[in-house]
Amino acid sequence: MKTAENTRGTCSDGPRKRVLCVLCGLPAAGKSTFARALAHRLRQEQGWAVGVVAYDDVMPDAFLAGARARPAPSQWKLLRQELLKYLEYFLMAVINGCQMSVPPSRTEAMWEDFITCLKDQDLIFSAAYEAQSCYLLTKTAVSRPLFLVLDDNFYYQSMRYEVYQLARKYSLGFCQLFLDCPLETCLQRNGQRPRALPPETIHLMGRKLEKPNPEKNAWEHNSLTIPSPSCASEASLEVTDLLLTALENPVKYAEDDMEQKETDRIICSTNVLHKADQTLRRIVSQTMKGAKDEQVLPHNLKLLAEELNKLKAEFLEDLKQGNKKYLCFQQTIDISDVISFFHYEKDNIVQKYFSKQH
Ligand SMILES: Nc1ncnc2c1ncn2[C@@H]1O[C@H](COP(=O)(O)OP(=O)(O)OP(=O)(O)O)[C@@H](O)[C@H]1O
Repeated sequence: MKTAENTRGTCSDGPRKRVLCVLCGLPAAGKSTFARALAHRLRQEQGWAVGVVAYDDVMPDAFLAGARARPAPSQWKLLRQELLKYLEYFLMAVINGCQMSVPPSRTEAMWEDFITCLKDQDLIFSAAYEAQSCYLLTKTAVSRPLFLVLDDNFYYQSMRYEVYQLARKYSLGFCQLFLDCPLETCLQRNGQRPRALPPETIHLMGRKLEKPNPEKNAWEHNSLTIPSPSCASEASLEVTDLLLTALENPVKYAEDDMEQKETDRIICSTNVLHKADQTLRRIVSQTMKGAKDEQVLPHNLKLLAEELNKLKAEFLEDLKQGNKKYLCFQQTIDISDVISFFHYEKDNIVQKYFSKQH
């Protein structure tokens, strides 16, 4: 039988318990507000070490200066993967019980923000060692169950899958909390924020959002939908249950061997470039057909076709060059990601021509 001490996870023997938790939902759904309240509650009630990594806080400020300054989705993907790498450095330090090393290649501003984020939550501190500064883990980080919350929109399943892969690589617990907030409420809350996003961004994300689907994806089985704007505390028992389940059931690599082998097989047997070429070609022709149906003016149709073909050529060239932005942790190309990015950028172009029309 578990003792209270064990349940709280503060025992000194036995494997350390660590969980990666993905928070997803539309902009202004209340994720950051929820994450702060959850972290406070878990520290107080469970005595866990909690680190909330809010992507908006950690991504370089320059990118957040305004919607126009935001990088393209493909750049976001690179930055998100870089941030996961930082997280991996932290996790390796926790797992090996050593100091946290500094990634040799990094985006300095993002790394600094990441370090500040961990320091502010009492997970690491700076120390001088042989005249060199280094980052050491705090007692809290090494002696308690560690619960890391990743706070971003995570609107594509593939974005969340990268976090799952990290959990699997280090046999960590994994769970997802989806803040299900009506679009209208998000738009309203967003409008009241000092740095409001353009409403179209929220509309677009609302259309793109791939909710966690545990029935379809076995790896998403540890997910909970929290209807918002209901008060976070209403869901607190269910949330704690989910987290405890994740804590007690780390993702096992062996369990997923079949899935992994199948994924590897598909990747090996598919000529990625050929497949991408066919798929992007189809998307462009469907988009052009849609534009004709919408009676976009012939001159604009021509420009739209040019832009879409240029975009397609750029994507294919990137793939041909083996551009690292399409490589996930296991250094494989995720074709569905390529297509998702293409859709995203294509939609931005299409919107421009459709709005010219009206
Ligand atoms: N349950 C709630 N009821 C009413 N207002 C809320 C609630 N939760 C958050 N808000 C308000 O909504 C706004 C957005 O909240 P928050 O920053 O937590 O959203 P978010 O999902 O993290 O947004 P983003 O993804 O853009 O960072 C804030 O002004 C916040 O005060």
